[in-house]
Amino acid sequence: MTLEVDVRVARGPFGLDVAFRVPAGSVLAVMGPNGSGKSTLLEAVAGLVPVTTGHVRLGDAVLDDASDGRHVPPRDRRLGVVLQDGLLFGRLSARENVAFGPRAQGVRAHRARAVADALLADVGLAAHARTRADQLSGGQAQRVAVARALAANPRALLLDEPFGALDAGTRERVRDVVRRAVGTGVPALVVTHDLRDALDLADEVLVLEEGREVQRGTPAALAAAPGTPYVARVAAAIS
Ligand SMILES: Nc1ncnc2c1ncn2[C@@H]1O[C@H](COP(=O)(O)OP(=O)(O)OP(=O)(O)O)[C@@H](O)[C@H]1O
Repeated sequence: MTLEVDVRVARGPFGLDVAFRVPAGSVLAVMGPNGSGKSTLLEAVAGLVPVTTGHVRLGDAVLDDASDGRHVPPRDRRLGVVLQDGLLFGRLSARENVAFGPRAQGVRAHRARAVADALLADVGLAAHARTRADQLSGGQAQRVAVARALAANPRALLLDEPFGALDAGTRERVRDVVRRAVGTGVPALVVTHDLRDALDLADEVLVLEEGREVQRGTPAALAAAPGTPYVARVAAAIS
């Protein structure tokens, strides 16, 4: 299903104003300098920040429509979400964190555990299934958060810097896991500061500055012809 976003969002003096579509099975990378509105965009699509005008649609489902006040609560959106402050349940094990979504959907315990273990193995954390989340390193916790986002058959993925704390090899592995999930027909929005992530994973990149689109195109097109000094810097960082 296609994710369709056309929203204005106000956060104090900051305003976000964007419109785009992410087709089923494709990845839109969201890039931009600090404070440009990337997290605000994901939080709006997740239903955590109110949309002032506009709409968010996922396939046939209207998640937000400011014109008639429709708003699906975050927990009913069936999205796989990794947010910046998307903390794990510290007292639960890695496995329990990942199994939480499927369990909440009524999946039986042994099946949810099997799904969690498979995802933890995919992200290289099979040996940490029983480790309490508050005893994981930052990079391990980030991988558990990605596994958790993928566990409950999400209808779309919203990932805010999901690879930020990962070393190069692990980054590639986790990107593979995300790519496989997207390949099942799920649209994904992925915030990253690294054009390498976009080149590897994204079909398109949306660059935000001060809440507005300043450039959009394939990762290769951006790298070849940066439209702003910010894009030129991220392109230079990978050459
Ligand atoms: N909870 C909040 N309340 C009020 N304003 C906020 C809140 N969160 C963010 N903002 C403001 O919204 C603007 C956009 O912030 P946002 O976090 O979306 O940017 P970002 O592009 O994700 O930045 P970064 O790369 O630093 O994560 C900023 O001006 C910020 O100060």
